[in-house]
Amino acid sequence: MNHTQGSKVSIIGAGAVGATTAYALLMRGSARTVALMDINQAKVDAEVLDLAHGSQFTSAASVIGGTDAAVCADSDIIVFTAGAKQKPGQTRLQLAETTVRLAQKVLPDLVDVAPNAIHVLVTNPVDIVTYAALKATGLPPNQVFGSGTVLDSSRLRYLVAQHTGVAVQNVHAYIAGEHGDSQIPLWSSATIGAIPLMNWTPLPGFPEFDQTVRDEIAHEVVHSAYQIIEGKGATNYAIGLATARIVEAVLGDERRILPVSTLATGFHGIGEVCLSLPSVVDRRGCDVRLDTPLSDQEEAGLLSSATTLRGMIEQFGL
Ligand SMILES: O=P(O)(O)OC[C@H]1O[C@](O)(COP(=O)(O)O)[C@@H](O)[C@@H]1O
Repeated sequence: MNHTQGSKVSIIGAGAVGATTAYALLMRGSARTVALMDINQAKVDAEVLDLAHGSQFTSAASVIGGTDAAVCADSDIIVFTAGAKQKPGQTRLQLAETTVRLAQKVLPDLVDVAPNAIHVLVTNPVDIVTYAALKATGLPPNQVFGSGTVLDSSRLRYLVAQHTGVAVQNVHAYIAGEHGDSQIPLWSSATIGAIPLMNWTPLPGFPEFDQTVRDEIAHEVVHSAYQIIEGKGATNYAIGLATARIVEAVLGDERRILPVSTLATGFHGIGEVCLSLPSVVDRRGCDVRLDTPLSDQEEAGLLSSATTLRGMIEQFGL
């Protein structure tokens, strides 16, 4: 049986990320039913209609939408992309607080209508929203995880591919920790094909891949979102594709390794935080993290990222 048969994916939030994720799911034939839910009736109806008008050109799937949680009934996966809009004068922290409260309000109703759904949180600050979602739903940790650094890792792989002149699919490298400024590139375990990236010999016509290049790439991965937001107000395509890929790993029971954000209890004695590490994603969601070897510097960076996240959790009183 094709894993998409009978599968239903609901997306909460019909903004740029939610609508683009729906589009990616339809384009890739990832699910049989895609449901969109948003508080804005006119917006959700318009997005559903626009997506449905393209049905002739995608594999068989239906698109439905509404403002009530009922539209998400019996979902296999719920993707949370809804967020508060930034008000004039509002700080990033205040915005984050409003978003966390929104997730806490909406999620229990979704658990009522789809108790077995796997929840994939995408809204930023994603590690904090994922932690809040775990608490608000009371679901087991395998059933609730965040898109985490899947997107950052794809940005990293793209840049490494550009600098080394190989296909991006042959670059195997992860960003771990916070989906945010304290994230850590795991250079010590990165490979191109089977070759450790730290031992990479440049291909003819391509420059050295040294510490300076690595630092420039790591800086660009962290800052590229700011650059995109400056240019067009939001990032949507790459996160939409990354989320579709996560959804497929769940629906297809793929046991795919992805750096999603999961609950780490007592992480190096830090207490409970949600952060990203390369992990196994399957039909149960995600409850196995790989024991990825870390250099001393990476371990220290990850620890500091976890401390940053724990501080945010405490700030929000979660
Ligand atoms: O470089 P290799 O070993 O040929 O692997 C290529 C494969 O790795 C992938 O890029 C997945 O890589 P990861 O396991 O690092 O996520 C596939 O998309 C691709 O088919």
